[in-house]
Amino acid sequence: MTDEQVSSPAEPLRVGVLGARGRMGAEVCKAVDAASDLELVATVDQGDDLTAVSDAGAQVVVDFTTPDVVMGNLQWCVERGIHAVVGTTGFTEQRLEQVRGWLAAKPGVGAVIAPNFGIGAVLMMQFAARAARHFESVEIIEQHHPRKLDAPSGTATHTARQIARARAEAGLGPVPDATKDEVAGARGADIDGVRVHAVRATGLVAHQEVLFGTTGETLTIRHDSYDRVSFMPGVLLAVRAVPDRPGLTLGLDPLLG
Ligand SMILES: NC(=O)C1=CN([C@@H]2O[C@H](COP(=O)(O)OP(=O)(O)OC[C@H]3O[C@@H](n4cnc5c(N)ncnc54)[C@H](OP(=O)(O)O)[C@@H]3O)[C@@H](O)[C@H]2O)C=CC1
Ligand SMILES: O=C(O)C1=N[C@H](C(=O)O)C[C@H](O)C1
Repeated sequence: MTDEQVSSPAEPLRVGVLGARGRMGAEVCKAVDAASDLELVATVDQGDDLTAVSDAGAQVVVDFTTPDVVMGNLQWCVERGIHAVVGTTGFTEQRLEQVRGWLAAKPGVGAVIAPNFGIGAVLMMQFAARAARHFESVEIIEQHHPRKLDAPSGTATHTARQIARARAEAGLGPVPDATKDEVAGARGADIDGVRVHAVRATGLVAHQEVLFGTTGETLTIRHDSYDRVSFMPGVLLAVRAVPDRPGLTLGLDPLLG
């Protein structure tokens, strides 16, 4: 075998992390550092300059910041041709349309935006969407640590929308409910006709139950993240995939096969 025939290992993919000192960002930094095919080249948090990312030649950025700043970060990355993997919550349909616009102006650039990178959580959402057509009643109970800034969670909002879509496709009417709210909020938030209840308690990380009911039976689909390490396989999957996925990928489902 000549020297030319000896295949050299591919260069590691250069990754920058935004929100690097946060709960998720710090875990992502550890996971990227530990992966031999990835190189952590930039870590940016509140008060740091984003140009650290471009100066370091990052090819992919992972964003776990806050709903207030994520849109600015994402636009900055896309305009510079840097692929993005985004776990930060707060993506309304209007925001997603804006992102699609930025990506359309930069063909070849990809963004994966996922409300939940936990493989079990993705399956929980898929199972819930599948069950939805068979049950007249449904409610979502999400439970998180008390330092979470938003409610309901991005996962719960996404699950509710998927369930509402499945119900509409199946021709189901509104969820039956004769209750009068004696105290505002007692019946939770209404997302596309699905009630969502948000619980916050010390000791929790990220948990969700979807409770379905029909005559004589209920079905509960539950997922628990006990540790933020649970999100890392999904994050790394998206980091590796995004350079080959121009445009917007919503959720982890298309990457799981
Ligand atoms: N998709 C998924 O699988 C998951 C999504 N999430 C979501 O990820 C987001 C982050 O969660 P979590 O890590 O718990 O939150 P944290 O508050 O622990 O982390 C957010 C970090 O972003 C920093 N930050 C704020 N502004 C900027 C900025 N302009 N540039 C760079 N960094 C900035 C914060 O700094 P400072 O504290 O100084 O403000 C903080 O260090 C939330 O929206 C959460 O819902 C969480 C878990 C899983
Ligand atoms: O803030 C969190 O912790 C989480 N946020 C995401 C959400 O809002 O759905 C994902 C997971 O639930 C953890």
